[in-house]
Amino acid sequence: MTRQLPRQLEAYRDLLNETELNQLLESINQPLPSGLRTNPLKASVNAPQAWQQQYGWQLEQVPFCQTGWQLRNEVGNLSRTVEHQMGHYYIQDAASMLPVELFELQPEAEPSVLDLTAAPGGKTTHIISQFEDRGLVVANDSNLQRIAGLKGNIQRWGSTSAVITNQPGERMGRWLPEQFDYVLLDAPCSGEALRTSERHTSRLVSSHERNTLQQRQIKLLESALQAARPNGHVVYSTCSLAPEEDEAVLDALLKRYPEQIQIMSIPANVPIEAPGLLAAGSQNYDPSIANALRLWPHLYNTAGFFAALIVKRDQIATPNLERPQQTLAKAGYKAVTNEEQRQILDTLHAVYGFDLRQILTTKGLSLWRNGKTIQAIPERWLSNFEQFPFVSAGIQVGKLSRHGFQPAHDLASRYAEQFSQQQLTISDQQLDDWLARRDLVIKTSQYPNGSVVVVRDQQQRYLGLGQIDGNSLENLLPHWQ
Ligand SMILES: C[S@@+](CC[C@H](N)C(=O)[O-])C[C@H]1O[C@@H](n2cnc3c(N)ncnc32)[C@H](O)[C@@H]1O
Repeated sequence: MTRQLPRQLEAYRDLLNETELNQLLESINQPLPSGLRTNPLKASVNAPQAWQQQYGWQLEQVPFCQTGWQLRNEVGNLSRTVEHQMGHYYIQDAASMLPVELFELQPEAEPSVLDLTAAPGGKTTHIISQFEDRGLVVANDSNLQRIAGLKGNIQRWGSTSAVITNQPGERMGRWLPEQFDYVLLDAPCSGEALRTSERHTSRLVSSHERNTLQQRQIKLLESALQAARPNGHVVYSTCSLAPEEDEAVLDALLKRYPEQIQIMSIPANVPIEAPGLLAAGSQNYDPSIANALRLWPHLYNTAGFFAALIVKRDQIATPNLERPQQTLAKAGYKAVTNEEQRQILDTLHAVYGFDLRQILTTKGLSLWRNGKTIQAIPERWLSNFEQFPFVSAGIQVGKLSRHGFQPAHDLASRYAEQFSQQQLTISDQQLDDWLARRDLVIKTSQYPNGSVVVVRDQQQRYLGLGQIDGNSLENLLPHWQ
């Protein structure tokens, strides 16, 4: 007699043997362990050990992600720590750490990377780590409401190499053909991850919705392939295990471009066994799809996930589509003058002990002014993607007004160790108020009124910038904190 399965699992009955089906059933009722991924731009390799001691976390490394950790104990809200607010880690389910691990950085490379559907930026922050914040990362999303979250997460991560665009992903490949060494398509999907969590609730997906999603996924993947350079790598991923959104999408593109694309076997740094399906229902798929990763929830104690690494062997004929254009001047930017640049570099050096000049040179950034805001923008973006509209680019450096130059939290947070002067230490009792963005009462005669200081706690952790105003320390933490 056929046994009764939860309705959302019915479609999976024939894809697994009896033992696997039992394991799956058992796993989906287990609570999903919390996960976090550390930020190598800010956190040292020993940071997870220190957090274990400080916060009582029991951390276990994710087998396919060196910077990824799962919690073995229940510890409540992971976002309430200093380190989270300062961008030392990103809270992420372990399964979502899989796709970016499929990209391998060549030594000395300065890659150009496109994250086609990026918001809220979980995978973009991972890309930035994986590529050591080198080269250029274009993070795109068509949904303007979700762009604010993406921007906040990239700022918190401290990246200098990221540019955010707000465009329909389907067109990016025709607007920017063969421009990128790596392209991630973490596609919009039904979210049928089988194991429910706060973010993924279980629901039934109609065949009409599934079909609409599949058509969009195919169009987006075609665009991702167009945007990749010959020999470029494209990762396709979803947080759904429905074969229609996974293997079937790859199969459609393999049929369209049999000579130009190939599904690659998984790199050695991802030591997991989770092959893609060769058939589902009446559909047979291309045999190379076995190289994809179908992460069933019971395999590694994660939510369900799917990812495949595709190499673009050869050019794809791409119809020309005229790009949207916006000059920097129209977007409100003008290059800083030599005098302004000197003032910014000198203040950072003399007051904070920080050498911005060297960072501009090594990272290929130039300074631009938008009103009072000074932004360091990747020159590579300006030269290769001239006049392509963007939401934000590079890193905020500070504000310049007739009162002088004031550094930005984004810069000070990213390079906190190098901001070696103009420090103020607050007490442990003041910490919660400060992190809640409240001003503090302080007694110090160390700095003149109006000074902007680097605030640290008793453990010397960077906590943001503050401005001295009599007996008050004005809290300059940005509102996205
Ligand atoms: C699965 S989510 C991406 C999650 C993200 N990669 C992360 O790790 O944080 C899919 C995203 O695709 C975006 N999206 C949906 N349709 C799109 C389209 N046609 N072009 C670009 N982005 C699209 C959605 O707004 C959503 O943010």
